[in-house]
Amino acid sequence: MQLQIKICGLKSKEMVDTAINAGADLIGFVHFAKSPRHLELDAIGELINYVGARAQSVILTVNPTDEMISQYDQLRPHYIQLHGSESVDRVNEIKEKAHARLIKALPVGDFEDLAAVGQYHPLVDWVLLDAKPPKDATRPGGNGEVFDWSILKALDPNLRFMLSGGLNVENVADAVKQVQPAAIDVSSGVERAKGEKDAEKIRRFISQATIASV
Ligand SMILES: O=C(O)c1ccccc1N[C@@H]1O[C@H](COP(=O)(O)O)[C@@H](O)[C@H]1O
Repeated sequence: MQLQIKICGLKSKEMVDTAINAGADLIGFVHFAKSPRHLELDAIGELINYVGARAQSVILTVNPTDEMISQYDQLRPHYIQLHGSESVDRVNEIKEKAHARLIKALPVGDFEDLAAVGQYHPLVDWVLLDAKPPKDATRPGGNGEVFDWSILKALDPNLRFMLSGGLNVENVADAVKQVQPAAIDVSSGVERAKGEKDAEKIRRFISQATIASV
């Protein structure tokens, strides 16, 4: 199956067009106030409408309340990305409430962390494997941190996942060839400054990933 590419943390129509025209399959909008990529819900709604059916739209959130889930549903994203410490029970509750499909981010730092992959994988549409945030981090993702991809060799090779964590124009081809993920996700690696996307980096990232995947 063709590699799916998600570009996350977009804040403008111009960058949405850049990502979609370059071949992005999923477009992520961050709803987390501590992030330099944070957008208010009205801005996210406008961008989701702008994406339309050209790509799959994603709202990224961290430990959302029930009220937040219903607010997201009203914006009709294709996916909600849970990037906090949501338990298996909480993911099940959200699954019952939300109309959108779910992506669950899981931090990977060592082999023990892979146990969670087996628990969450049957519940959601994608598990997204990300690096653990640094100790002093103010957010659980979007930190440009890479983890040791060789840990993933211990996963069932039939298990489909999305790889993220510090991917960028320089390392994405190696990541795609070595890890062979079904999908990849990037945020800080295609920015010129924190929270400011770079059109040329987005184009080069998608081109490098696509070439490496065939
Ligand atoms: O991007 C953010 O600011 C963010 C905030 C809170 C949770 C997750 C966030 N980003 C996601 O983290 C991964 C890895 O990002 P990076 O490529 O290493 O910068 C990715 O899924 C982002 O969407």
